[in-house]
Amino acid sequence: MSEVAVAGRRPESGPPAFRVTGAVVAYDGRPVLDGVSFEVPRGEVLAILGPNGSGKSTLARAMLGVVPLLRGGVEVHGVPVRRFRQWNRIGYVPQRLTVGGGVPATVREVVASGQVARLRRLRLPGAADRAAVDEALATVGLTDRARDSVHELSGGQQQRVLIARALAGRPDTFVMDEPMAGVDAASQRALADAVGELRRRGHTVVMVLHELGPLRPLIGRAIVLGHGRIVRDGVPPRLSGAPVPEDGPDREHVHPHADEPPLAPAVPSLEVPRRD
Ligand SMILES: Nc1ncnc2c1ncn2[C@@H]1O[C@H](COP(=O)(O)OP(=O)(O)OP(=O)(O)O)[C@@H](O)[C@H]1O
Repeated sequence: MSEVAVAGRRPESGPPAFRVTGAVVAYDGRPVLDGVSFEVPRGEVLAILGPNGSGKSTLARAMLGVVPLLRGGVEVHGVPVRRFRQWNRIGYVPQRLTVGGGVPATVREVVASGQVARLRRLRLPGAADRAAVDEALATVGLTDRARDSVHELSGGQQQRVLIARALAGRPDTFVMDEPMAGVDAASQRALADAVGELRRRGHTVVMVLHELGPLRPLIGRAIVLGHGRIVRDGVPPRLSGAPVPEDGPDREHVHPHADEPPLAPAVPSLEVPRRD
């Protein structure tokens, strides 16, 4: 049976999940994205690659409307991002967990916080919501850590918590900002399994990556950024046999993030439910 039949829908139907047109973003007058245009059809698993500082994270955030465009536009599922309201369809996985040091949140609580967009109508979580949290925990292999504090987990496990949090809202479109950065081998496998499951379900997944690594077989298309522009767009280079561009990323290395700038204030922050 084909994946499409399993998923019960046609990934290519309807407007693209994202349409980015001539996007220009500048920080302090310095262009970081310099006229970027592309579409992400529904059901595509897309990697955004490029060297440090090439604008990958900025592009991911611009696609969610949390970084303002100087010029150009972004549409999400056919709607200009400023007018887009179906945020429960979008699962955003930031670069790292930003729970304050003193907040004693359990893994389960953080994962359940991913349902905030769904539960806005002042109703308490029901059995289906709890089941979605269970399923999300199982998908990333953290069922047995559900009651632990997130602060006890390794960086890789915390990354899995972030993915589970995005899954818990049952979105159909994911934007993940370097989900593999600094992640141990076991967590990398768990994350790759989770992305494989999203792909089987026909979901759209956009991932900022430094290297394809274990995700390589799942990536249908890779966009390579260089100096704020798209320098390559196609199937991942080593699968197609195409030459790697000179100014493309160094795929064998995961670069450190020590000098990373602070997140823009508009980036959605993690809401952690209080523990009684
Ligand atoms: N909020 C900000 N304010 C000012 N400059 C920023 C901001 N965010 C990013 N930059 C700068 O914009 C450029 C692109 O950053 P961005 O994080 O988008 O690149 P990246 O390709 O994701 O890099 P990395 O691989 O290091 O994460 C960098 O020079 C960065 O220092």
